[in-house]
Amino acid sequence: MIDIGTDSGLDFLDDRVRGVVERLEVAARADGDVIGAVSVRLRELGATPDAETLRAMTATGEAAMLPVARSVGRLLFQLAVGSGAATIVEYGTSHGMSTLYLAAAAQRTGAQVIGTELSAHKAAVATANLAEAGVGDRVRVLVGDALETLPTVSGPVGLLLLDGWLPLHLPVFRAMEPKLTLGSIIVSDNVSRHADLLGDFHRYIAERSQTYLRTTLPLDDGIDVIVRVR
Ligand SMILES: C[S@@+](CC[C@H](N)C(=O)[O-])C[C@H]1O[C@@H](n2cnc3c(N)ncnc32)[C@H](O)[C@@H]1O
Repeated sequence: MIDIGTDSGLDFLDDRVRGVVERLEVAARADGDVIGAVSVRLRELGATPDAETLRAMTATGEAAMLPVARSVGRLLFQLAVGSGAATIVEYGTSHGMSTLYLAAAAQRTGAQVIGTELSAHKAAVATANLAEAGVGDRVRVLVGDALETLPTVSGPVGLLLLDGWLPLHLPVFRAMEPKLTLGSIIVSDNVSRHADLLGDFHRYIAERSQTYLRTTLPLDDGIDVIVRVR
C-alpha cells in the first residue's frame, strides 16, 4: 500500500527516544531475510493455536523485529496524546518500536502503557530499549501469551494496539472488550497486506456497527482505527 506520506520527521520526540527509534529502524532492515518464513507460518496459525504451534511461530518470528512504520508510530503518538487515554494496552511489543511512541506520549499525558510479548528474549530487549530511551517508567511489558497475561490488566483501557500475530487479533480484542470505554480507540496494524488473516476480526467489528466505527488508513501496510462509539 502507498504510504500517503504524512510528515515523516521525528522532531516531536525528545532526543533520547528519537535516538532509539532511529537505531531500531536501521536494525529492522534485517527483517527482510525472515519475513517470508514468518508469513508462511502465520497462515498455519489460526485463531486458537495449540501451545506447540504458537511456540513454533514464536521461534520463527524470533529473528524478526517487524516494527511499525514511522508513519504508524506518529499516528500512535497522536492518538495516545489526543485521546488522553490513561491506560494503553499493546498486543505484540517485539523490540518496542510502537511502545516507544506510546510511551513518549504517555510521558506527556501521565498514562501507563502495558505491553505484551510472547518471546521472553524480545520482551527483555524491549525493556532495555525503553530504559535507554528514558521512558521505561511509563511501561510494563507482560511476558507470555497475551491471552493469558491481559486478563490481569485492570481497566478501563482507552487505547488498544493490536500488532501481534494476526489470527489472534480477534481473541485478544474479545479478551479486552469488557475493559474498553466509550470513546476508546483500537488500532490494528497490517490490515490491508494481510486482510485474509483478519477476516474473523473484521466480521466481528462489522456485525457490531452501532458500537464500533472502523476506518482504514492508507499508512504503510494499512491501519485500522476503530472507535467504540457506545
Ligand atoms: C509485528 S511484531 C510487533 C511489532 C511491535 N509492535 C513494534 O512496533 O516493534 C508481533 C509481535 O507479537 C508477538 N506476539 C505474537 N503473538 C503473541 C501473543 N499471543 N502474546 C504476546 N505476544 C505475541 C510476537 O512475538 C511478535 O514479537
